[in-house]
Amino acid sequence: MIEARQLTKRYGDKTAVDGVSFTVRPGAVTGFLGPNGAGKSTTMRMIIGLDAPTSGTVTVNGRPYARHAAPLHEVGALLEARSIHPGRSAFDHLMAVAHTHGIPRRRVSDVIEQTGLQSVARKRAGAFSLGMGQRLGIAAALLGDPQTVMLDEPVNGLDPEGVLWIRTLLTGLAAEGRTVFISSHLMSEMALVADHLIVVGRGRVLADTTVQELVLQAGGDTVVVASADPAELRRLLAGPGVEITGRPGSEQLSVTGLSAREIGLVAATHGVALFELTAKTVSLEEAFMELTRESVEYHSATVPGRAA
Ligand SMILES: Nc1ncnc2c1ncn2[C@@H]1O[C@H](COP(=O)(O)OP(=O)(O)OP(=O)(O)O)[C@@H](O)[C@H]1O
Repeated sequence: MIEARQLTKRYGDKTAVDGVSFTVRPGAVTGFLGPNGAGKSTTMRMIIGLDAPTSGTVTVNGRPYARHAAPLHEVGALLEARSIHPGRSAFDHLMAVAHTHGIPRRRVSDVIEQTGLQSVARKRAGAFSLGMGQRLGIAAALLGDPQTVMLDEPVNGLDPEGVLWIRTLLTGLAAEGRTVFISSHLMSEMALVADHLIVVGRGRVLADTTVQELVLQAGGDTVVVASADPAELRRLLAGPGVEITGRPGSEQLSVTGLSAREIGLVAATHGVALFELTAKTVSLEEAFMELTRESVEYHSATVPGRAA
């Protein structure tokens, strides 16, 4: 369990993390999303004590990271800046980490197997591909058999087989009851793997919700329906939990709270002809863009010929 309370980090007059509060619970994969510069890495660094908060607190399993007697058993983390001696083999790197943290030698073989590094374990880490380096970072994070696993952009550099592997790994760790906290810019991947999402923008929490809720809030359950008699259809569809909007004089209505199937059946039962019946699907990517539009720090230049 990770608990942040009013967590704030300032660098000079730049507020990287601005009064953030959230709880990352065990037994689930929680995705940490936000545009570039939103404060994700800074938050993750504070979680494992690599940066000190300007104010506020963050605890792991009830205590600040540094106050744990064996922190690698509490949190296994992969952050962007890795410090692996390029001349050392993966095996030697993991042995060195295990040795300095009192972790038994057999864990090294366990994590090498778990991360699929067997065939390259004796090779120099400096010669590793991005994907292999990523696997080695994850192996080091898992070495202490931690209750909480925190990975910054774990999918970076992985090929499709690697992406599938990490998906299975993360959901497996959560199923074992561990706390899994991962940041990523790959929305399609997050939609597949995350049970819960924390979205930040300009150092603040914008959403703390499930993938489904976020998509729903972005209009993911809207059905567009056009008919010859929109006023009559509006009357027929009205009910608890149903919201209907439409421009005066337009044949088209936007309906939330009913499925396309339900609307089609009501219209057919009452002999109202429909010209259009479209369930509007919103991807997590679209929901994310909508939510963070105001918070994007680094906008791309407008593509010529396209509206901004
Ligand atoms: N050591 C530092 N000194 C000054 N400013 C910093 C420092 N570290 C981060 N920042 C600033 O704090 C803000 C948050 O940065 P952070 O790296 O946490 O964002 P992020 O969400 O991880 O971004 P990305 O998705 O690009 O990795 C940015 O504006 C960044 O420039």
